[in-house]
Amino acid sequence: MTSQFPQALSIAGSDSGGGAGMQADLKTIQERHVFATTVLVAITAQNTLGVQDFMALPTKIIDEQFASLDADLAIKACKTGMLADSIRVHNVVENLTRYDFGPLTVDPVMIAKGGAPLLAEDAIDTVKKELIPLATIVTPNLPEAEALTGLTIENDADMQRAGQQLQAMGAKNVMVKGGHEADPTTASDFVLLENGRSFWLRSPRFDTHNTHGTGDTLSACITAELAKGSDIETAIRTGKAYVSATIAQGIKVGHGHGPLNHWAVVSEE
Ligand SMILES: Nc1ncnc2c1ncn2[C@@H]1O[C@H](COP(=O)(O)OP(=O)(O)OP(=O)(O)O)[C@@H](O)[C@H]1O
Ligand SMILES: Cc1ncc(COP(=O)(O)O)c(N)n1
Repeated sequence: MTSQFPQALSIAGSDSGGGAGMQADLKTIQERHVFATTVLVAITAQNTLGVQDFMALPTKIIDEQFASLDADLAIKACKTGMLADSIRVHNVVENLTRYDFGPLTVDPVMIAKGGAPLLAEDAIDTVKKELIPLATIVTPNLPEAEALTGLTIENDADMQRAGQQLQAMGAKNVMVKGGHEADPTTASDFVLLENGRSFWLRSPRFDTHNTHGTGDTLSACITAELAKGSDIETAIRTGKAYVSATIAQGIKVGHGHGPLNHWAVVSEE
């Protein structure tokens, strides 16, 4: 039998504005030449100006989406994004335990760029206790890393400390993203690998408001590369190079925090 084309799964919320969430995941996975599949957990009414409303889906249809994929597809890597509340986090964990969809990237989405909550506060504990222990890699931004660890993150040493705590919670690999840092020239992310190695990934900080969906794009790229069989360090480095290119080669869409350019060409390829 011929081997199956690489397939990856996004378990996330829909952004009607097309810039973040499941839409960013689909565009990214497609651009990385991997077949994208989805389990939709919530729907947002959203644009580049903010989140106007959202609705979480019943767990029955979430279960059914997982079962449909398992019955037919050969998913080699998956990621989580917006999971809405504790009931859905627990439900997704149950499904991820039931089925083997390969390495798991956990993007612990909590608050949208405009400030709207995408995860109920009481779900943070469920993410810590149930989801993070399943993660091949967890990719929090600074506010998410603070919420998960209880630390106040003000400098590089704090980011490293947060990475170590997240690994102690059970995530094999950790990438603490510095997109929200105050540094005007550099966007620095701290990576801590399962084998104990750690390093910083740095890129120029681009002066733009069009950064809607950066975290989704990074984590979806890592997931796509893992689905192709890349090792974790290569997947992370490719993710950083891709998200940097999508910011640097920006496009103008909408009137607020605009989306990224998912067609961007990654120079080192
Ligand atoms: N202005 C920028 N210029 C260059 N890189 C950036 C910029 N903003 C964010 N990044 C990079 O984008 C990636 C995502 O980081 P960020 O901290 O923005 O994630 P996030 O807040 O989860 O994103 P989002 O919630 O918008 O999806 C990181 O690699 C970060 O360094
Ligand atoms: C459905 C969904 N998932 C994730 C995000 C995070 O992206 P951002 O922080 O850029 O708003 C979002 N806004 N909407």
